[in-house]
Amino acid sequence: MTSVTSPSFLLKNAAILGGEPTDIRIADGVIAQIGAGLTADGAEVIEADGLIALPGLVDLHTHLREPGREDAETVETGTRAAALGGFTAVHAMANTDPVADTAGVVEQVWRLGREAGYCDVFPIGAVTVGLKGERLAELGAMADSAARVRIFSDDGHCVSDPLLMRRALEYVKAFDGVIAQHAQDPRLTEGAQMNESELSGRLGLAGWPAVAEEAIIARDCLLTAHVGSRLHVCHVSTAGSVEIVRDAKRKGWNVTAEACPHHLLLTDELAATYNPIYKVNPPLRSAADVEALRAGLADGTIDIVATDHAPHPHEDKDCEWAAAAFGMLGLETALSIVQHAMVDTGLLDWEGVAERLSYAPARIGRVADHGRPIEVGAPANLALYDPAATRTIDAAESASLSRNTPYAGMELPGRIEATFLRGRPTVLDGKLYSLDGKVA
Ligand SMILES: NC(=O)N[C@@H](CC(=O)O)C(=O)O
Ligand SMILES: [Zn+2]
Ligand SMILES: [Zn+2]
Repeated sequence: MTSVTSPSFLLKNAAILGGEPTDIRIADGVIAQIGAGLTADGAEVIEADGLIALPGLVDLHTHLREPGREDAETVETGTRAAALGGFTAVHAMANTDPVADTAGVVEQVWRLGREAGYCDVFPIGAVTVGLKGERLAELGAMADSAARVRIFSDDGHCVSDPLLMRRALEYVKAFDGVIAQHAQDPRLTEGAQMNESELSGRLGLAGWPAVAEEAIIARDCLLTAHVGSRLHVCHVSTAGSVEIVRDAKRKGWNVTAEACPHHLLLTDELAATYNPIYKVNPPLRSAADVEALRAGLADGTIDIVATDHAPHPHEDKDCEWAAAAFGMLGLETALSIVQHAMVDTGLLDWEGVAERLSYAPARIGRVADHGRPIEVGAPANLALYDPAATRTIDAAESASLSRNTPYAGMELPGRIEATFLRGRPTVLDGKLYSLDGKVA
């Protein structure tokens, strides 16, 4: 029997970023050798014919729910889902209970990630105390903590006060931080349930206008340019938002943006089912918005894909639409959705996928040891992916504690065969392995 704790692996015939098949030797946590016909005594050989080697994926937007809602997800269960999705690092959002607005809480989350060992967890710090939007949290103390926080966000809430937003943008410059904004004007979205359209009128659900997102993004781009800071826009969902970000980049402003897998595939028509599995913040938009997001992701206006993995227990989802929580799972299906929406449509190649799901998110989060090209000497954080596989999504099979995937029953392309974190497999043959090298 082979042991997955063995220190070295030889991946035979892996196609790095979809290129010509080659061999990759992993030893001592790093990529030791790349080339055709490699041999290595004592290494565990992994046949990788037909598999694409990608740098370990990095998620900039994950909700792990711990501390506080361990019935929905824990750091351990969420990072299991991440590893199965090909991720080697996730950034954990601050909207926990207690909120991650102190050095103590972010260090706790960071440590829980280390102990679980499935992927690196980089906590995001709250911008304001308790996400209340009233006064700034201890951003400097979180940045200086063991968790080395660089991304700050009140996600779930918008930092809507322009003066607070300005101060936050100014403050994080001292440690090269970034403010990740959940762009939602609260007054324009009071009681909002779905995209504002002719359909929302017909369904009798309160509408969520595109301008509620776009007005905040435009304001924040202007603010970040004014103070010379760094802005990241969470879950861009409208064509107008893509246009605003495109314009800001043209002007040379330091603005980055993310799109979520669900906004690249699903549309607001699904609200007609009244099934809250499709209820998400920001809401699913029109087919024209989906098309604009895909085009923006393809041309680099949208820098990255982030999952916004948002687990909710069934009692918060299995209820009438208006009462249900916003959010859907994303970690285990993200790469498949990106393949389906972007690669199989010819909009992105695998190098483009690596940029948007690994290199760029690591750059934005200032994470040094992730998001690096697969080359000799780099930390062995990588994933092996079978793009020719197909699988029918079964919510019950998810490693997440929650079941709220909108893709249940759908046949999706692709499957993660293996994930390596610093040379140690967290996933092998599609199965999860824990720190002790045993099937988890
Ligand atoms: N995306 C969602 O619909 N929900 C997120 C919050 C958020 O990302 O704004 C959550 O925490 O559940
Ligand atoms: Zn959000
Ligand atoms: Zn979120």
